[in-house]
Amino acid sequence: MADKEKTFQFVIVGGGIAGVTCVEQLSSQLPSADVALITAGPHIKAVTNYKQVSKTLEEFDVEEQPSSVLEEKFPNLTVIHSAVRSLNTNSHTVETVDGRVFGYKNLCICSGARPKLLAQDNPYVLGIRDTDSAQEFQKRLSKAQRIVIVGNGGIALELVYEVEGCEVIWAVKDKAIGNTFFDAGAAQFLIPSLEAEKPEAAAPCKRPRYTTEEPASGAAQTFTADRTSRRHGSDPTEPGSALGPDWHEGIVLQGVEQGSRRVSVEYQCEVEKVFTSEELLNSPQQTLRPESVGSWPVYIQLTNGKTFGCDFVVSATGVMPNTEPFLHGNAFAIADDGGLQVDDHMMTSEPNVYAAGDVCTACWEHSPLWQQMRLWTQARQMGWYASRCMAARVLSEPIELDFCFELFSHVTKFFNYKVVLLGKFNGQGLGPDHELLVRCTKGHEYVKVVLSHGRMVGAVLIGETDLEETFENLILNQMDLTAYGEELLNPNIDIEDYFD
Ligand SMILES: Cc1cc2nc3c(=O)[nH]c(=O)nc-3n(C[C@H](O)[C@H](O)[C@H](O)COP(=O)(O)OP(=O)(O)OC[C@H]3O[C@@H](n4cnc5c(N)ncnc54)[C@H](O)[C@@H]3O)c2cc1C
Ligand SMILES: NC(=O)c1ccc[n+]([C@@H]2O[C@H](COP(=O)([O-])OP(=O)(O)OC[C@H]3O[C@@H](n4cnc5c(N)ncnc54)[C@H](O)[C@@H]3O)[C@@H](O)[C@H]2O)c1
Repeated sequence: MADKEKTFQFVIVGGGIAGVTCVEQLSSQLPSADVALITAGPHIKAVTNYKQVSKTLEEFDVEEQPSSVLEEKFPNLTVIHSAVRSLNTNSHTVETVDGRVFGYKNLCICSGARPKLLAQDNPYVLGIRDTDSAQEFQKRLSKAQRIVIVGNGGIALELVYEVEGCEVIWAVKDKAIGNTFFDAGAAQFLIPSLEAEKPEAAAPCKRPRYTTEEPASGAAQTFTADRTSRRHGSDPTEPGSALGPDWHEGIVLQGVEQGSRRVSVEYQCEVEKVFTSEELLNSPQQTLRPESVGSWPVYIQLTNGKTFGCDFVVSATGVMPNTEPFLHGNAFAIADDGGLQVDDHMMTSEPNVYAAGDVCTACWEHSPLWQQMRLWTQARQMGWYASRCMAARVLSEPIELDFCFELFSHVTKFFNYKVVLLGKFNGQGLGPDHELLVRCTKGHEYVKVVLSHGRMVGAVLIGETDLEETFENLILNQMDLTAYGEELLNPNIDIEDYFD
């Protein structure tokens, strides 16, 4: 191993949201500290237009910027563009893939996660994580007539709504769409808008005509719409633009056909196997007629017995924390989901080593209203809090778990609806001991409140409900709402005034 080039007081690994937020906060709090950011990516991801919407709700954009922007802002910062290949927690050193060795007094690992692919190294199975993979997807899609999307979470929800000009077969292992974020009621509210019109301003196009066949229970549902013009106002993205919460709005996700789009959902099924046409022909399980094999480059067999040929498969099946480079020779405690375990000071089990963002798993005793989800918002909050913890330790100051981990909150957009998720929005961990109140106006709003012992512990708000701050307060102050019963969601009562 080469000699140590330099020892920094703080080394942060990873130039994503968590790492950059950690660097910014640390360099602001300790401007004379010697800080290094080592990142594999050519750019860094910075939070811009940050807005604290309420006590816990925040909104911001994510911009991919050259690291020089950070170095100009923080003269104490050194950015090293390389990937960490190994970590030695005994000698407090990291080695990069180009053989350089750096020492650290305090290390924060913010190396993110990568797609958990259904089939590794299969050229026909794509994951989407960063700018390159999003552009690869866009390129492959532009020649595609049919794709299969596997998974029922954030990426799948975004893709089935955004992809046009290509038949989409959406395989989900659940009874309803969007299980990571929604229950069956919310899914039923969203399903008809699978062909919703794009906002006029962004996409002047004829109103979509769609037909839906009422499905027999468990049968595939098919939604067809004719679009007579392509979306305008969506300039092709600058190479390298970050995957922000609106990553797909920056690029045209258009298949080989013009204007038409067809999404069919295969419920309660998983992938049995992915075949090329040669493998399929020689497979004893193949159920397709021989003459129909060969017209597609890849075939996907589902556990419901159906086999579909397609141009490629998108594996939108979650992420795996990027821990590998740091494990060899060290004794990190790893959580069941593969993340580096961190305590309530974002410390891992290795001394002086912290972690934040998708790479870590929050193993402190969670507030009853919070759960970890690998999201920009939590990556930013963890990066910020980890830097505060590192500075507090250096300054020998006490520090408490930050308020942002008191209540889970997430603002996003699915199917062109604003979506706000609060607390135990799907009754996570509550078992049967909770009550649901729902208010739904088709095509307009879906409001679901989760009550436990008369107190609000979670909410799903779809549409412009303007209820998020009121519900956030009701959840945080744990007011007994038993007396209000279903009146709580009475649309004729202006609940904001009532509880203000
Ligand atoms: C398609 C897509 C859409 C998403 N949309 C949303 C959304 O709408 N809202 C939301 O809240 N969340 C969304 N997310 C989740 C969000 O992207 C992540 O939660 C967030 O980016 C995690 O930030 P991070 O800093 O932990 O990791 P990342 O942003 O992945 O950053 C990790 C950094 O570490 C670097 N790195 C990795 N390994 C090494 C190494 N060995 N050495 C040095 N550097 C290394 C990488 O180059 C990268 O710069 C989306 C994710 C995807 C994939
Ligand atoms: N708007 C948003 O908030 C948003 C949008 C996109 C992505 N994200 C985040 O980015 C990350 C990656 O998104 P994602 O959609 O890949 O993950 P996800 O965790 O949101 O969804 C993964 C989905 O795949 C399913 N799944 C897992 N293994 C499977 C298998 N073998 N077969 C079939 N289904 C399987 C899961 O049940 C889940 O429905 C997540 O942390 C997600 O929260 C957030």
